[in-house]
Amino acid sequence: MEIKITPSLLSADFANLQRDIEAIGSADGLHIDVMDYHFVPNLTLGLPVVQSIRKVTDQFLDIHLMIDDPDRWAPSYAEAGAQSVTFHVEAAKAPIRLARELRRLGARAGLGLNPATDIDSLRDVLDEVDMILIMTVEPGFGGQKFLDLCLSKIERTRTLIGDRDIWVQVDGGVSTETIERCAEAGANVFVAGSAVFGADDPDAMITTLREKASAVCGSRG
Ligand SMILES: O=C(CO)[C@@H](O)[C@H](O)COP(=O)(O)O
Repeated sequence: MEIKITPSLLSADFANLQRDIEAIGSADGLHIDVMDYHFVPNLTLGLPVVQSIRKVTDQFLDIHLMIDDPDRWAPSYAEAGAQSVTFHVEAAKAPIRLARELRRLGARAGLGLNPATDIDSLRDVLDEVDMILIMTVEPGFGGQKFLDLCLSKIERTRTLIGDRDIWVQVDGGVSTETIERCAEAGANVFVAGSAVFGADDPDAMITTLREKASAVCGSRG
């Protein structure tokens, strides 16, 4: 499965978003963390900023909603031109209906899971989504330490997916130190915030991360 590196703009300079987006031209998408200070203890940005980002880039927009009531808000992000919209299963009232609505609007539907949320009870939802996002830190902040305990969930998720065409995204603490273990476990989409924007050359770091993950996937066959 194709490897994708999607840097998290949470670690970009919010006063210079366009400049930082242009500095990561080799990214496979822009991961945009929407936080509402309810679902997570942090507040970031919302729909108006995503609409403005849409105007200045053709990049694949990968929206990660860490908000209460995604049933109400998620469709607007698809309407704003985001190619992928992920909502959390812990927050959604009707995940299947919401996933179908996102797909109807032309976006890929992603289902997010916090570290303590089990994947096994979600097997019946798999046919409704295009991506499973596995949080590998508690959601809310960049720069946290990768939680190794999430590796077995990545493996179980890949096993449950079987031959369906569903991406497995990992988010939190992904770096040159951890990306290979995530790829070995079965992830193919990698969110990296501080690793990319904290590097001297963010674009070169994307290439390094992609090479490391691809080497593992190549050997996995
Ligand atoms: O969703 C989140 C945090 O809740 C992530 O997208 C972080 O922004 C990743 O940052 P790093 O752990 O890579 O610094």
